Amino acid sequence: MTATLTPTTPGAARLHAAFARAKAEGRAAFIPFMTAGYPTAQAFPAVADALLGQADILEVGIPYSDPLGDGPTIQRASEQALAGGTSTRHTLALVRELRARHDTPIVIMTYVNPIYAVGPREFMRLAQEAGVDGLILPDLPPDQDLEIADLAAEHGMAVTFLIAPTSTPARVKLVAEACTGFLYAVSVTGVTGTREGSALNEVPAMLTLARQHAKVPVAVGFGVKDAETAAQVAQVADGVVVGSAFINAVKAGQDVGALAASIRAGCTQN
Ligand SMILES: O=P(O)(O)OC[C@@H](O)[C@@H](O)c1c[nH]c2ccccc12
Repeated sequence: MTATLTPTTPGAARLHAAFARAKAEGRAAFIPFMTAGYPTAQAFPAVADALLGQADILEVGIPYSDPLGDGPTIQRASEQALAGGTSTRHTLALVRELRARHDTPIVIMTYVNPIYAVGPREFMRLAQEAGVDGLILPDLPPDQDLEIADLAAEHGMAVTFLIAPTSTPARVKLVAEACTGFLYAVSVTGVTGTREGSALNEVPAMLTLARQHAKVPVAVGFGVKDAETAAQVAQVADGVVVGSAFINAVKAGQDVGALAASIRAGCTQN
């Protein structure tokens, strides 16, 4: 993350400011994820409020029926949210409600299909109206569909693409240069979800490469589940993303706010 970074959109500026605030407090930014409409459309706002109470940035996932990058935990959350009627439009309406109560930046994680189902221009208009600051686009290769990224920028939003430990240096360069919000580095090759043991040993080398090209902050996700794993990632990353652990906590009826507070504390940089 460089000091001379010039944000390209209002959303990018708000995201960069959130990373800078966390950094000034000696932390990596804490970025919890929750599937929109989980566990139900009615109960989702209270879960999101609990996360927003601790988050530097909230990532909201649009439930989708064919989520290639998702492990079983998030797949089931998506299915449950879809069965409860949470559509793409409904997700954006839920975010709009959250933004009326919170100033914390919110990014939307979505596969491209739901964007095309609504229509890219209409999707962007609704997202901007809802106060969405950025889009995380896991299945959109930044060199193949410039329309989506251009439309997001036109509507004031930042875009984030993903790299993985298997990404070639040329790929890392391409993706890093295309990201305007932050770069999302996937800690492992595989799907989302908590894992046994530490699968985070490939992260430092990937981040060294990413930082050679990224002008934006670099967040790491996949497999972070508690304060301890967050602490490991926070030593090398600008932001820590945690998803499945919160879905599991909701499912188990645990205190999501307390788990979020403990993981946020784990994001302290030594
Ligand atoms: O669940 P995990 O392992 O904590 O990983 C975060 C992740 O869930 C969230 O960022 C996410 C949910 N669905 C995705 C699809 C692709 C990339 C990222 C995501």
